[in-house]
Amino acid sequence: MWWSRKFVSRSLRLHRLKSTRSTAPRKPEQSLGIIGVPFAKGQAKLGVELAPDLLRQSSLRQVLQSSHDDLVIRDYGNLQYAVDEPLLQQQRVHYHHIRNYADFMACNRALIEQVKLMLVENTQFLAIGGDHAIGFGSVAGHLQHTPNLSLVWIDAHADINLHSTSQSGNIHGMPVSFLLEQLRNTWQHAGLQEIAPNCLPKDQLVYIGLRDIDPYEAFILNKVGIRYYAMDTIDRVGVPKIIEMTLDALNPQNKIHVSFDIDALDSNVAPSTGTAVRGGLTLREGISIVEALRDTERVQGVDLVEINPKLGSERDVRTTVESGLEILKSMFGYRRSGRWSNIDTGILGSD
Ligand SMILES: NC(=[NH2+])NCCC[C@H](N)C(=O)O
Ligand SMILES: [Mn+2]
Ligand SMILES: [Mn+2]
Repeated sequence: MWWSRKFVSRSLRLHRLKSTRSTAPRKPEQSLGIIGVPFAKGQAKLGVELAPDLLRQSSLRQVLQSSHDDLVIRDYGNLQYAVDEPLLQQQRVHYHHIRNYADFMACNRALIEQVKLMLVENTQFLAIGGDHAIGFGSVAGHLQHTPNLSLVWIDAHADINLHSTSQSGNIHGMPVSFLLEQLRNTWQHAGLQEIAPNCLPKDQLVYIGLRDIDPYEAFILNKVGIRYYAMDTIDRVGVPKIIEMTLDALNPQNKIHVSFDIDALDSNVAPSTGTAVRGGLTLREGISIVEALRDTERVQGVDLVEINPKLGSERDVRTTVESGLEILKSMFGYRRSGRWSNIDTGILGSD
């Protein structure tokens, strides 16, 4: 049908003409910096270090790009760090019962600098772990760039142990305690004032999805007065209400950091992770939550951590990676209700 084709191309041309003449201000470039952080020393199971490259091989870039075609994506590769600093060895003495303290600090120091750089060059960043120990550097770097920050920590665990309360010695169970004003003094030998002077105020932290809280962590959460929505609350009031309460709690002027531990999702959709806990969020609930956060247009930093491709069957790994990609896709633009396009190419005929 020669005429309809002609019609389509004519209206396309018309559309272009109109849009060049338009006086509407051009949208500033939206860009996303991605850093892989193959850090596995925050816990004892090898394999989490493989997640950044596995996600890339599983079409991470294409998935993000197809859900948001104006997004400029810059992949900064995987973070490198060196540990042989005498200072760290010195600090280590105070934290000897924590596994790999020096590695933790060295990696997170490098990550803080990397996050600052990515936020100078991009409007948003994504850090792919690795285990959740990288949550410290990722949020701390974000706080150095943007002091007025809110943090949503989506996880089965509170990750707020102190070196004196941790039962496991695994530092992936402690990153939040490095970030809060009220808990920093428990890390007095860590030199936090130099590497991460800005703290997160406790009223700008919200946890979602908790269901495996250590006794001392429960004490800390309640004593400090931190807002947390554990799975029992989620079951009682439902995800829409949780979203509403979360958004109400966060300062509307602040940018948001979302730290997503894949184990927040139920182990049937995220089996390949080191500390899986049953009875978690469904994939739909996870998607709903990140969509709502995204729709604030304030999300500036995101972590996706704890995917461990060495755990479970091949199918488990695929399921876990796919769930992670779904979460990221919605986080960065995908709309389940479809995208409304402005371009009327006349495909339905003229009216
Ligand atoms: N990021 C995680 N998956 N953390 C699990 C922490 C488990 C436990 N609370 C611990 O401190 O060892
Ligand atoms: Mn975690
Ligand atoms: Mn967890």
